[in-house]
Amino acid sequence: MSDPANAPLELRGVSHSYRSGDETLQLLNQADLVLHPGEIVALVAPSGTGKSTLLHLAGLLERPREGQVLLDGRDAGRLNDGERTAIRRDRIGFVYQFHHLLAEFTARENVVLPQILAGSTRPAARARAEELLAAFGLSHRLDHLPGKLSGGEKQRVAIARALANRPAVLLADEPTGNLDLGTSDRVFAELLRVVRQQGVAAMIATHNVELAARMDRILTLRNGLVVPHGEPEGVSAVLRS
Ligand SMILES: Nc1ncnc2c1ncn2[C@@H]1O[C@H](COP(=O)(O)OP(=O)(O)OP(=O)(O)O)[C@@H](O)[C@H]1O
Repeated sequence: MSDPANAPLELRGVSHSYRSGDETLQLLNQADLVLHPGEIVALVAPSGTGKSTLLHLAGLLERPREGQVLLDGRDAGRLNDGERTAIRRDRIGFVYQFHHLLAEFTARENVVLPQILAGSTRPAARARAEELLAAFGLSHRLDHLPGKLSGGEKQRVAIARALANRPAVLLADEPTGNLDLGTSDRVFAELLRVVRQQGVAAMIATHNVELAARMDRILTLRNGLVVPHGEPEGVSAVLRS
């Protein structure tokens, strides 16, 4: 598992901080991370420690102050804004706590649109959308507008949309955090099943330790580093020396 050569996502020595009044909030400090093909990793850490920030850096929504973010082995820091946008569109799928579906488009059209933007033909995009929505048990909801869907259904469509362009990496930030416990549990189980079926590598931030335990690995943030959850304090520093 240590060969990063074919990693869909890798962070090397990434540091990132924010200014907060007179203070500097150092969220990441020389952090490393390798996401292997097809693996699903949970990111579990206390509120405010930088999970969303890490996902934003991995998803090329922000540039790190220091270090490298590699997608499919390509150093994103060397890419111009147009190339970064293309990678975000074609190689990265995002799921947020809120679904962010386009209200005036049907479930199917919401999954078709990103594919058209990435250069797919309409028939191919429709077929892919229908396949993904079927995987989430939504074949009977294809022509529904988001306003006519339940919360769990909307979030399933959002996950299908994130997978539409066959991304190298799925990044999800509390993807079921807005749902009641039972719905969250079911949507999460479906997310894991479809992501595994599609062979997509995923990093999923969650506060829910039970959900995290269903993933391949659990990572946390400690002292600015990304470390295995449960690793004793200090071991990460030893490993790095
Ligand atoms: N653009 C920004 N400018 C300044 N501070 C920021 C910015 N983005 C995030 N922060 C701060 O960085 C810290 C980490 O934020 P982040 O959202 O990454 O944490 P998190 O672990 O995802 O938290 P939560 O679990 O509550 O979502 C917070 O204190 C936040 O206020």
